[in-house]
Amino acid sequence: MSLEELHSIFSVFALPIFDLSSNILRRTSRMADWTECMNYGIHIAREAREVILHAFRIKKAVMLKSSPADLVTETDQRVERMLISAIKAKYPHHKFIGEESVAAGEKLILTDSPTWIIDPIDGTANFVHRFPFVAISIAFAVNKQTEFGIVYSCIEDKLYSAQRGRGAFCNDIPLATSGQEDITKCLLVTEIGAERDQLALATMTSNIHRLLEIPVHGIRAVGTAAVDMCLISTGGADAYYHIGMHCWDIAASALIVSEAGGVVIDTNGSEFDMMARRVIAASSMSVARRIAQAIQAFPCERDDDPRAHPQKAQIEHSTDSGNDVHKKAGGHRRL
Ligand SMILES: O=P(O)(O)OC(CO)CO
Ligand SMILES: [Mg+2]
Ligand SMILES: [Mg+2]
Repeated sequence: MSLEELHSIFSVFALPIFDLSSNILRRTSRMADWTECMNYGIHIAREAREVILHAFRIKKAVMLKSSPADLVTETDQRVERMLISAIKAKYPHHKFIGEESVAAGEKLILTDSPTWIIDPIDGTANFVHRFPFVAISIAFAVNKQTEFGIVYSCIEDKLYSAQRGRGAFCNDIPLATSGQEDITKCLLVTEIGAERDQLALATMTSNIHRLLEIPVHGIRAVGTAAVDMCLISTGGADAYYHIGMHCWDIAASALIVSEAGGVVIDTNGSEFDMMARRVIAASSMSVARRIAQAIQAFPCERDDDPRAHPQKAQIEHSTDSGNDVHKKAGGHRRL
């Protein structure tokens, strides 16, 4: 067979085959599969839970951040370091937004790069008091879109997870929201956040008043936004709302709620934006919109506003069964 004949056969058959495979390659890179990363995230969350369970039972050194109710412990910091160093060792090019790294002065910037958004202990006040709801929250975003979310409710040993487009699970059991459409039949969840200024307190209490007046069946607060929102994904509650949480509190559970068939919107009724610090997660759009109509927001800086998160002088404060010892040490104040 001459070279020319070979060439004509190649151009008829080989080129379409090459085109087909390059199309598949292009499509695969558009729909990158982050399952391996998610499984690794679950693996390290299980290891971090052991650290939290051990520390849960013993005396803790507690420090203050933005307010007398915004607590942090050495375990929060240790667990965040542990998670980030484990991820860096496996995925050296990935980026991070971690609650305690930001508190320590790191910039909060969400780029298009693969980014792990970490709350090492969601529910630190619960952790300090041994109120048994504390969670590890890990979201993973690419092109600013959350690809998977992991919320590990450590004491209950409930591991919630969701991957975009693939459903939500708790300990491998598929989740579904209640689907409730009638606000008067809803059990709501919210949080009493760490804000203690007059405007935030007045808005928060008047929002509770307005919702109870509708009336709704009840309003609960578990002490961890991540678990609160996961309760919507199980159908155990019908809607969650809050103003003032950060991206690390809600990014993972927002995907878990959506993947369980719920809706997640801004408290002003617009599209959810994990940096805006306003969220309604609900069993149905009609319930979400009714809550948006009833509540008011107080102004709070976006998470990605460069003026947000100024490094706070932390206060060391050591607690042991209510006997608090204040001392200043190296720029920290301990409880
Ligand atoms: O304990 P953390 O991480 O500060 O989070 C709180 C936010 O107030 C509960 O979700
Ligand atoms: Mg938190
Ligand atoms: Mg936290």
